[in-house]
Amino acid sequence: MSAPILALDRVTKRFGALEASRAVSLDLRPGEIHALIGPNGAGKSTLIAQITGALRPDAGTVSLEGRDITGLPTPARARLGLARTFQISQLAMGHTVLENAVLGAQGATGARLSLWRPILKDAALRAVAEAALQRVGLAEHAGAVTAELSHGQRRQLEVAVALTLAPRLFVMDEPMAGLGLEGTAAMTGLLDGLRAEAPILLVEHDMDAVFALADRITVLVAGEVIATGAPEEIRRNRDVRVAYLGEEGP
Ligand SMILES: Nc1ncnc2c1ncn2[C@@H]1O[C@H](COP(=O)(O)OP(=O)(O)OP(=O)(O)O)[C@@H](O)[C@H]1O
Repeated sequence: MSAPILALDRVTKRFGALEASRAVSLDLRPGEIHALIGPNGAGKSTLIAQITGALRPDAGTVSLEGRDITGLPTPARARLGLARTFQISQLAMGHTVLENAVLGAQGATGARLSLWRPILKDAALRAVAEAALQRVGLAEHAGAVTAELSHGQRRQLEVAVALTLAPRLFVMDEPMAGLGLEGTAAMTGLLDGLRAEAPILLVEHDMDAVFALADRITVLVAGEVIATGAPEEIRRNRDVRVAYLGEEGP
């Protein structure tokens, strides 16, 4: 088995008396999509925040390619290749699609983010940004103002921005949220191909997408991992069916 890109070892986070993460261990291996699912309040966002650096665990470790990053701030993690997409858009709506991608690429260099420098004149950044837009199918919209994009296209642009980091892994927070059938199909196709470039830790409520895409699924309930396995194992797992998917299963 290849060494994991990301590894969580007994990560624990408390909010007062509530244990939002209870000794959670999981890993993300090269080439895989690993979905993290669980009912509302299960602790998915809390766990993502500890992976990306927004929250510090009370106990346990987060490692990236064998390096303990538990104490590293978010920008340092991004520079190590941890790319995340957000549930709520972080895009600059008044700027063009290309400008957003270039800003992402600029962030990856660690340079101070500036909306005022003529960033589009930086040929290297621009090349990275254009390649990312091409990859997600937005090349012909490069000059469009981001606010004019459809919701699905904005989600694709978020993936393009993440791609400009030359990521070692993606952490994706509900990439299908708000997408219609067509948008979901397009995003599913995009993620399916992206796993070859960098593995994806996928938090997603759309179970059809999860079961179509995931190589492995981890089920979180009340802060605790109740099962990890291939989609078929998870579908059959009795604890999962009772606790989360409902007795009937998907
Ligand atoms: N900053 C905080 N302070 C106190 N409690 C919190 C905080 N953040 C989250 N919680 C609690 O921790 C638990 C886990 O919440 P979390 O948002 O991680 O779940 P989730 O699985 O992401 O839910 P959803 O699917 O609804 O986004 C919940 O009971 C929540 O109320």
